Amino acid sequence: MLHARDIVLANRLDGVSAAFAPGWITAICGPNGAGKSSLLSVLAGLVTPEEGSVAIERDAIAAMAARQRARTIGYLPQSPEIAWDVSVETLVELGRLPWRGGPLARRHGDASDDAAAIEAALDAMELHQLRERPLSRLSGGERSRALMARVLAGQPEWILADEPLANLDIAHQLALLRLLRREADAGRGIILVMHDLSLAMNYADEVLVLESGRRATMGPPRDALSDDVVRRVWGVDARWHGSIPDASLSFAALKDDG
Ligand SMILES: Nc1ncnc2c1ncn2[C@@H]1O[C@H](COP(=O)(O)OP(=O)(O)OP(=O)(O)O)[C@@H](O)[C@H]1O
Repeated sequence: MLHARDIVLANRLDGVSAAFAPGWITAICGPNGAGKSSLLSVLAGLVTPEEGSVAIERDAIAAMAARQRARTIGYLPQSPEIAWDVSVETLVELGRLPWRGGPLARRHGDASDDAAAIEAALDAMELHQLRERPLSRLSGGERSRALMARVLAGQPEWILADEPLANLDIAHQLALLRLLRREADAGRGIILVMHDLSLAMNYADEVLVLESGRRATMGPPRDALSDDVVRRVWGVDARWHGSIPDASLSFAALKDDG
């Protein structure tokens, strides 16, 4: 389990506690400014909270060496900055950096492991045709897929992604969610910041709802995104119409009647 305990971050998070399970997809939802990105960066160990702690099982992430943390947690920020205009393939290769060198490299990260992980990530994000293309010549969605491929190439135990679906067309959104489901089934913990409540309802195992820096609720999607919660937290009058058998997505799952 990944435990966040009583996280306080000035004006951003106000005593948030939550436990995230490996093998599950957990969605973090909430209005703009609720603290979703802030919480994700604290969970990833990139921002140190003023109070509270984050631990994976008994290991405090603040005490982990940078390399160990990078092997354990793959983090996709909301608006990643890319310093160099490298090719897609080079970007994805950078995802293997935590496995190069260091005492565990022989056991976990020889060259053939690197190559296999890179090919699998390019494959998963359908990037083979674009592998030599510089990032500056990609569309927004292609760039997002390349950045996700970098995370996948690192084969982390936990994937923490901030709005990974935002730039993707619906087919690629569903493909990524199916892929993340397979990663979860393989035992990885998946934590996604998501705005699309229909997708969270359809694909998450658990939903954490944040409101003004606090935990509003956490639980199975039908409870955490109940009509009452959506009305109270988002101020939207919405109805869940249930999932449609054999459909990848129930389009009108959450309908605003306002
Ligand atoms: N680096 C920062 N320093 C101080 N305050 C920040 C910083 N980043 C964000 N904030 C503020 O903290 C609050 C939470 O921001 P955060 O980005 O975590 O929200 P969010 O739920 O991810 O929002 P969104 O849905 O708009 O992406 C907001 O009021 C925001 O203005």
